[in-house]
Amino acid sequence: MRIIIYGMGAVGGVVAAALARSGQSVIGIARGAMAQAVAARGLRLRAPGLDAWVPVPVVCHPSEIDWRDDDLILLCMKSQDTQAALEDLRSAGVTRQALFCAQNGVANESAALRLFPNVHGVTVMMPALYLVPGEVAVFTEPKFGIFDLGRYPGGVDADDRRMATALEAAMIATNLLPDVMASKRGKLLLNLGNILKAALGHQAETGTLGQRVRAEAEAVFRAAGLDWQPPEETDAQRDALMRPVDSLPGVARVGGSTNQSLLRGAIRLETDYLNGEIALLGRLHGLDTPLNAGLCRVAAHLAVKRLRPGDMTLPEVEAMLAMDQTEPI
Ligand SMILES: NC(=O)C1=CN([C@@H]2O[C@H](COP(=O)(O)OP(=O)(O)OC[C@H]3O[C@@H](n4cnc5c(N)ncnc54)[C@H](OP(=O)(O)O)[C@@H]3O)[C@@H](O)[C@H]2O)C=CC1
Ligand SMILES: CC(C)(CO)C(=O)C(=O)O
Repeated sequence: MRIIIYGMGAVGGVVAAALARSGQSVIGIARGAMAQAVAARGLRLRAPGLDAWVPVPVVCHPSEIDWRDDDLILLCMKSQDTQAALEDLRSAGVTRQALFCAQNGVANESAALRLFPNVHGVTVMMPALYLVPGEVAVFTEPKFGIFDLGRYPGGVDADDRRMATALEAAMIATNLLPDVMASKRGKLLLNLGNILKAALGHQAETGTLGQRVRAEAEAVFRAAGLDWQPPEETDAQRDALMRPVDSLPGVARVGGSTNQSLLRGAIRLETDYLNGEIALLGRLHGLDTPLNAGLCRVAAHLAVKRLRPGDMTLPEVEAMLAMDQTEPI
C-alpha cells in the first residue's frame, strides 16, 4: 500500500515526512521549489525534540505516478486549489482509489465526490508550518496531530482503517467517525477566525468579533439542518495528545494557515471556503451573514492590496464588515 500526498506544504509536508519516517511507502506530489528541494535533499521535519531529514520520493504531477488500485490519496492543498488537482488526478487515470480530503472547510469532499466515487473526510488538527522549500515544522507533542477520519458522506470503511493505521504508526492520532462531516463543521467554526488573525496579526485581540462570527455560523448550520461537533468536546483529547509549543529551536510560530498564505504572498486565500461556506449556506437558507460574508471581502482586500498579517486594525475590519456588501471592494 502507498500513500500519495498531493500538495506538500505545511500539512502535506509534515504528514509525508511523518509517514515516510515510520516506514510507510509514500509519494509526494509537489510543485516549484518545494518539489526541487525534496527531490534533492528530502524533507526536513522539525517538531518538539526532533529535527530530521527524511527521504520522500516526489513527483511534480499525478501523471508521473503508475497508479495502483490500493493507493490511498491524501489531498493537502488549500481548498481553492482542489478543483484543478482533482481534474489532474482524473486525467492521470485515478478512478476508484480512496481520496482523503485532509483540508479545512467542508467543500472539498463534495467537489471530489463529483469526480470520484470513493471519498473520505479528514478533520486536521495539526499546527503545521511551511518554513522554506523542503522544510516544515509542527508545534505539538507528544503527537504531531489528531485526524478524524470517515467516509463521505458517512460511514467508516476499510480504507479509513488502513489510513488510520498508517497515521497512528506515524505519530498522528486518529478517530474513526461515522459522521466525519459533523466533526469538520465543528473545526470550521474554529477556522472562521483564521482571516481575523491574518488581518490583525496572529496574536491580536479580536474583541467580541470572533464570538459573533461563530454565532452567525451556528445559526446558519441550524437553519440548514446541519449538526456539528463543537470542537470544545474534544479538548480533553487534544490536551493529552497535542500539547502546543510556541517555538522550536530557531523557528517561531507565525500563526495559522491563512496567515502563512499571506506571508508567502498568496494572491488567493482559503477564506471563500471557510467564512464563504457560511455565506453560501446563509444565502441558500435565507439568512443574512454580514460578518462571514464581510470577512470574505476582508480577505479579498488583503490579497488584492498585497497586505501582510497585522496590516489592519480591529476598527478597520469592523468598518469593512459594516459596509454595504453590494459595494465593490
Ligand atoms: N497549516 C496548518 O497548520 C493547518 C492547515 N490546515 C488545512 O490544511 C490544508 C493545507 O494547508 P497548508 O498545508 O497550510 O497549505 P500550504 O499552502 O502550506 O500547502 C499546500 C501546498 O499544496 C501545493 N499545491 C497546491 N496545488 C498543487 C498542485 N496542483 N500540485 C502540486 N502542489 C500543489 C501548494 O503549492 P504552492 O505553494 O506552489 O501553492 C502548497 O505547497 C488547508 O485546507 C488548510 O486549511 C488544517 C489544519 C492546520
Ligand atoms: C486551527 C488552526 C488555526 C491551527 O493551526 C488551523 O486549522 C489552521 O491553521 O488553519
